[in-house]
Amino acid sequence: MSKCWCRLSTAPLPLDWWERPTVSPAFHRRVKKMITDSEEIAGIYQEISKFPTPLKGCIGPQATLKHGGKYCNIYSEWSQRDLERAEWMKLCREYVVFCDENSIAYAGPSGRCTELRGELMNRDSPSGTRKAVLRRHTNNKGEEKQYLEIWSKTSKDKCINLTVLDKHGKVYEDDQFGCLVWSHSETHILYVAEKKRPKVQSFFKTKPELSIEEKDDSTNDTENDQKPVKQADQFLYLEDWGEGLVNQSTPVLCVLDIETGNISELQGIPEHVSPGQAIWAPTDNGIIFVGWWHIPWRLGLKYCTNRKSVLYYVDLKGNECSQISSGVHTVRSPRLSLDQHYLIYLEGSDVGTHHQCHSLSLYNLDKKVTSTVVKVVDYPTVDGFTGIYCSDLALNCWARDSQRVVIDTAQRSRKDLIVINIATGIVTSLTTDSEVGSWMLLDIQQDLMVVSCSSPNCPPTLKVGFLPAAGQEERITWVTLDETEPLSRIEWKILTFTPPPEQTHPNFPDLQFESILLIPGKNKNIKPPLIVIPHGGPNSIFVASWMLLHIVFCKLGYAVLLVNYRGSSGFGQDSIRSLTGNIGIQDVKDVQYAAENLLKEGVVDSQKVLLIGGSHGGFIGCHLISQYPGFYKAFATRNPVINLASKLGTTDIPDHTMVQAGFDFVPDQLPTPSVLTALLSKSPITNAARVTTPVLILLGEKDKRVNPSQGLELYRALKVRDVPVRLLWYPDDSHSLSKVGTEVDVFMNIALWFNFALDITKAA
Ligand SMILES: CSCC[C@H](NC(C)=O)C(=O)N[C@@H](C)C(=O)N[C@@H](CO)C(=O)O
Repeated sequence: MSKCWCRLSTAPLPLDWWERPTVSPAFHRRVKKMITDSEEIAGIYQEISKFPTPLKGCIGPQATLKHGGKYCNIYSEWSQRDLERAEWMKLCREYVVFCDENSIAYAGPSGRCTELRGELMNRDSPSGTRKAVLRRHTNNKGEEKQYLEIWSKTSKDKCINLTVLDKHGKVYEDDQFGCLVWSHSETHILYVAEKKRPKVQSFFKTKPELSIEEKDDSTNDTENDQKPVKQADQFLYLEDWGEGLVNQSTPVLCVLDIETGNISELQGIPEHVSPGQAIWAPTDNGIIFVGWWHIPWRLGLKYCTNRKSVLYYVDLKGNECSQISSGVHTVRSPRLSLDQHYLIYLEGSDVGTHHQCHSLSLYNLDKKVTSTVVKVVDYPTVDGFTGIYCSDLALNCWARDSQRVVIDTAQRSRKDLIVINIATGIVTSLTTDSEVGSWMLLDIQQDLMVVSCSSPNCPPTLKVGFLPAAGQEERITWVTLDETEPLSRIEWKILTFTPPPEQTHPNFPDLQFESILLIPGKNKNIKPPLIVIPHGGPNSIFVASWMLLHIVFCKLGYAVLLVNYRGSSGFGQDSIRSLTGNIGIQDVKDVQYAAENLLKEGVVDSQKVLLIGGSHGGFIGCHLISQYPGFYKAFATRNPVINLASKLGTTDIPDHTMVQAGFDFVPDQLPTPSVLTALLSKSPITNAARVTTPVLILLGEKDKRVNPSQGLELYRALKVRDVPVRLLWYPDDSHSLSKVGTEVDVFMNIALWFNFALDITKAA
């Protein structure tokens, strides 16, 4: 273990708890022991955090060898935590695949992995001969600039300084709006950027006197620099897209002509929408894009696949803009078939809950007709297809026959790969019988797929395989690109629960739910302590994949129970519907039922049950510790929802509060005493006086989703009642608390908090 790491890991101890006069000298001795333990804990964290996560995989063009065999290269990008620098880094790895038309002779790594610096986005041209790169570079004056580069196989052919050109603001690189797309002809590049804003300054700014040389220089300024500055607008409020998208307000579609270097902003886009996720229409005659409604104001977009949005076509001159999708729903991920006759996209018909079961829609570009290929699944048959729950389709997802698409989607507590035939609507799984928990499509080219897969005890790895002919999909064989071993002495399984009769939903009585259990290797004499974790969401899901926090806790000797309570996505739309109006009751009871049932099996220590929950998982956790006093020995919560009434006016998604609490969201409706009373009555804060469990609260100051004042309300309620409580405040982090430095501090503090709690339990 490196010395530097120890500095990072020696998290401050909970002073206000263990300094209390009731704490014995024996306890202080144990605290000393815990400091040593903290180094061991940090070492395990450091070890496990070395496994990177795949971000993208791209299959290069096929080349033919002398004897007729073929090969292609695969380029992949991964993200990894750099604990020394306390930042995320990106690395790339390459592989080579030798194959014939539809089988793989050999596949494996080629060369070493290297760190990628400054690349915000990159995209190969359709022929694979050139690459576009969006780069961030900070010059020696500390000024950050964005460049768009065009690379050939051997050199950088063009570099355009977008910041100096000043045609628009920053280029968007997020998953919501962002794109970097080559035209089919490979002559133009399409991307999304923030609209250029007029310069603003104070009413009383004195202009500097220019020297003769400076005056001469200023004649070279661009036309834009000489535009009048706006004074009254210096402090004008600019709406943004909320949590995780705070610098994004008014996206525009931009087209670069590679030859001339000219950049133009696409005109003709309806005023009431913000464009993104754009692609080139067939023959480059226009652009197809998603437009998100921003009236009457912008509602937060991150973690919200339900926002009202429309698919449009606009011609390049901006003379014609037509609507492709119905316009009453939510749409995402338009993808053009290889023969350019069809467009598929995800469509959600319910704009209430934040995630939902999507349908797959098909637009026939020749006939200009839309149809539904896969419908929303309300209630899946046992072991049957549960519906489509992905937030985005892979950029390339079409088979070469232009009749089938490959999608990765949650299916109960796993993530599977499915193939959909657009003519028949038949859905076939490519992974149902696999032992792997989670699969993700990264790319498909000429039916060769590159996918990433992982399990709760097995770090991510890439595999390649040819999509078999239609109707024979179950014959697929996968070849692994990097060998990865599951971690020793960690087992996992999925547990299915049927709620007891008194807890079934009157309208949806047959719903089940699941949990993923991670359990440290078998030592029959020792029952591990248990950490129960309900997810945030509440309409998201834990899939059986590699998750750092959970695996490290398991390595430390804890069993971990990840609960997909009713209302999680992946189980049919009825499950999602069943939770609206029922939060704080159904979700809370499901989590408790899962925990108690596991205790009955006798595999974990029933006296050492702990609880973690963030966001809505914090809401559930806080209800649990007040409703089941003594059951949980300690609770750790990230940005918890504590008071729905006060949250309504402080979140970027007030609609979420209303809908989950069982009300309609009407933007112009002002809060009424009856609504606020109902919201308060469903909130954990009302039962805070019953809490005795020690609580660790972790808050991100920049959280736009759940304002940190929520966690503060809980802190104050517990502190005044002398309940052990400790609050950590992360000034530079937001809702997900996912900065590398934050994440490690959060983990270490939770681990120490649980150690203290269990030691105290032993002493009592
Ligand atoms: C009142 S916010 C509810 C949680 C939030 N959902 C929305 C619609 O904003 C959300 O998804 N937050 C994530 C950080 C989250 O909760 N992630 C889960 C993992 O899926 C978690 O347990 O952290």
